[in-house]
Amino acid sequence: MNRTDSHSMTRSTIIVAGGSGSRMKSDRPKQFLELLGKPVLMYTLEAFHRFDSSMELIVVLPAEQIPFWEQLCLNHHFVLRHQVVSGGDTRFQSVKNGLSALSDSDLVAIHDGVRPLVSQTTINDCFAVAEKKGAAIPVLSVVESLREGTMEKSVPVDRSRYFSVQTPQVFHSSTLLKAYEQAYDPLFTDDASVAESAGFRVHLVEGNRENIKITHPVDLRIAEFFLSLPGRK
Ligand SMILES: Nc1ccn([C@@H]2O[C@H](COP(=O)(O)OP(=O)(O)OP(=O)(O)O)[C@@H](O)[C@H]2O)c(=O)n1
Ligand SMILES: C[C@](O)(CO)[C@H](O)COP(=O)(O)O
Repeated sequence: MNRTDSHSMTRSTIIVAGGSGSRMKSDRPKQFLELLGKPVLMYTLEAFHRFDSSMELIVVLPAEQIPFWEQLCLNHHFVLRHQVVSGGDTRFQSVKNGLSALSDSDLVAIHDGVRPLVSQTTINDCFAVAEKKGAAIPVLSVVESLREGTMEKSVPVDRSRYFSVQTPQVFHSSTLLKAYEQAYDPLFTDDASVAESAGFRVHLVEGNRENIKITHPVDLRIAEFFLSLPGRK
């Protein structure tokens, strides 16, 4: 599906894959692990290329892993055009490094390299709402009961007041560039929190449930299940 028809603004996507994947406990960072024989990060790049084949793609990687990624691309005959940038010690710094390579496009999406199952609808909706309103992020309602506190002492909370947050998070580029001029704060867990701290409003759109962030070993099996469904790979 190529959804390039109804937009007027130019678009870029920064895929952050500069993390070490400590919770996965694998030999290589999780973005390079294979799902049905192909590295996670390649699925993620393909999802954005499928959405808009003319869009600029910037991939942020741990500096020491860049030669490994280049070799993976050769081994897998992966020729999809993208620019590679070195990451930083935090996701915040990796996004900042990605933004420094941005061309003068109007809209920029930031997406986790370890969310290969993002749907075309989610990408489209985030770009469309950001184009109209300035910033958009995908969220889901919480399906489990929630408690607040510690293992020793906790209280139930009203889950209808909460959303879980996904990527891509899409912004007018000028907004996000301005927001990322701020000093790092450990409370910045995503790009929306950075933008809001700089005074910008962020709009919510419905995400897709399969758009999991591959974090623990079981997530690889879940992702392979979805990728093995007819029409997915
Ligand atoms: N310094 C960092 C840290 C994270 N990320 C990226 O941000 C996304 C979400 O982060 P997370 O899932 O926490 O990845 P890791 O930091 O690699 O994992 P962990 O927290 O288990 O170490 C991932 O695509 C990850 O590669 C990044 O680009 N640069
Ligand atoms: C950006 C993110 O994926 C939105 O849910 C999330 O905040 C990343 O968190 P992490 O601390 O890097 O796991």
